[in-house]
Amino acid sequence: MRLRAERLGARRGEDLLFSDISFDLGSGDALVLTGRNGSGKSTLLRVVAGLLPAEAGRVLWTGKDETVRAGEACHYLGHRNAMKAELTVRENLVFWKSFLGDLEGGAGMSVVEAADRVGLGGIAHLPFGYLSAGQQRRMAFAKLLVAYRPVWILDEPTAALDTRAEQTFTDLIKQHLAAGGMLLAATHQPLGLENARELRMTGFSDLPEAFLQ
Ligand SMILES: Nc1ncnc2c1ncn2[C@@H]1O[C@H](COP(=O)(O)OP(=O)(O)OP(=O)(O)O)[C@@H](O)[C@H]1O
Repeated sequence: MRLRAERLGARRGEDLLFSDISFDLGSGDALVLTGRNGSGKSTLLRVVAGLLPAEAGRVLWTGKDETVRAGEACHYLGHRNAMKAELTVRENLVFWKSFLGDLEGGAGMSVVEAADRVGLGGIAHLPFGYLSAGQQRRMAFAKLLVAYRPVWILDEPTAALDTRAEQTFTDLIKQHLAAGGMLLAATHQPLGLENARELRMTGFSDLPEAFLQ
């Protein structure tokens, strides 16, 4: 699997947020987006995940012999956790596991194992809405484990997490990369990945007017 972004540009409202961004991710690669608030990190992630249209350029997802749709190739974890508050942890994960399914070539974990891996095994019977902010984030991460996707696109994945949970997430990301997966993440906190590349988003708002024309 390869993920290639070619000369991407995106606009929100009237503003051009970035242009000419290219990168190429293959097996085991990690790219971390950094930059100040509002520089366009979330926007870039959403464009790559196919959730927002690009103003310019294109994103190519290539499987063994063919193009794959973004929704089949990646997990996208945004600021929100995409879980139903009134369903239990287990019910939410069972839903996502059957809804997403596995991309060919890999297999997601069982719901029980995924809940255990993020430290929620003991409270899988509780409604999602009862969990603390950090527990909810852990649970959102368990969603990545129950269905196989080679590319993980994560927006501020460690927000609201304690140090131990941060370490758990880092370990899970490292295992994903070691197994040939890929990571594209936006973060203000270091993720503790030794071999990650960094793409620093600067935005255009600090540039003189002449640069924008
Ligand atoms: N729907 C929208 N219409 C107009 N402008 C928008 C819209 N959504 C986002 N923006 C603007 O786009 C810019 C980039 O937002 P984005 O969320 O991509 O930044 P970010 O780098 O992820 O920021 P942060 O570090 O705060 O998460 C911001 O200035 C934001 O106000």
